[in-house]
Amino acid sequence: MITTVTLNASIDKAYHMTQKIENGTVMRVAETHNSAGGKGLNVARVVKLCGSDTKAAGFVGGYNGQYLESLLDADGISYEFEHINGETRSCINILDPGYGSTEYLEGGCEVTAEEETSFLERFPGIIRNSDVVTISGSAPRGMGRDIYQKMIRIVKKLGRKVILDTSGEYLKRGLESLPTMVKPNKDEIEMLFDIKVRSQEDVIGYAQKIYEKGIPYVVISLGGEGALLVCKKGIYQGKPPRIEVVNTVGCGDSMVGAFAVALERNMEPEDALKFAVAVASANALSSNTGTFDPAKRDEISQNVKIIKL
Ligand SMILES: Nc1ncnc2c1ncn2[C@@H]1O[C@H](COP(=O)(O)OP(=O)(O)OP(=O)(O)O)[C@@H](O)[C@H]1O
Ligand SMILES: O=P(O)(O)OC[C@@]1(O)O[C@H](CO)[C@@H](O)[C@@H]1O
Repeated sequence: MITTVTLNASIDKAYHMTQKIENGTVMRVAETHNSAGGKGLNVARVVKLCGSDTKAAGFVGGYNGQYLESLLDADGISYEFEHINGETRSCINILDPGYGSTEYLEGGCEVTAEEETSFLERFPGIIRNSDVVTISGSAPRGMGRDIYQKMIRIVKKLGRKVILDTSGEYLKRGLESLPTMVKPNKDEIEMLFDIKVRSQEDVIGYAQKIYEKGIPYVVISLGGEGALLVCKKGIYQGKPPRIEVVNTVGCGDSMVGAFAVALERNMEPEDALKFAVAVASANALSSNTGTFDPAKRDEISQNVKIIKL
């Protein structure tokens, strides 16, 4: 069982446009797709599609919160949310033939200290039957910067594996609790170390720095270039084949979902990397976020190159 945590859940609205966006004009949307979003909920859908049991946790509130639960019911994903007074946010992804994808992300509502405490008290019970816990995305307003640090400590105390996928101060503080795996992208590495990454050697160097803190699996996702994995067995690069990208939103979440499944199944690191790159790249072929066609994943998987560096 894999529990995916999304503190800043969202109703994700994908607007499919047939014409290029022209700023300052009226644009009509050709098709809208609403999904239960916020990174961890994309992770949950991917875990389910990979054939593992999953449960979603985090905060939801208001009418959007009720709608989000109904979307998860339709997806067949179970959940155990903390219900809060604030209204769950919406995030918009505009897909047009000119710019590709443009995202508008709301900050999220306020979570009170009482709501945060209540969630933390319930958290050990929520994850008690989980082998792996994923913690993804931003946190809503009002939450302590050390929230992920506290949650990782709880997961590790129970002897479970935990993947952290976040950015900024939440990533910095979260790393101090030594999660089993982290998956920053290039931007997140630059923010974390306050540097500019200029080459693959730079990326490997910073990934090693994180590994040396005591984090067993460090994955750096590199978009169309695939991903790097630093672990006890060595350093690996996973390269996807060139594909006709449709929508890359949720690719990072798909990678986290696939790695959670790989950790649950105790896969060898190089097999895990191949699996995760194939799942994430297959997500880029789907117009909807956090989903993929298993046949396309299998096709891509045959052409993913795993290189030991
Ligand atoms: N253009 C692409 N072509 C092929 N595969 C891609 C492409 N973009 C992303 N992917 C796949 O998705 C994985 C994760 O992508 P990326 O590095 O963009 O994650 P991310 O920045 O965390 O994404 P997000 O935050 O939007 O979810 C890559 O390692 C790769 O396997
Ligand atoms: O504000 P966060 O939590 O960092 O990111 C939110 C978000 O952009 O991430 C997902 C794509 O990765 C979308 O489902 C969602 O809208």
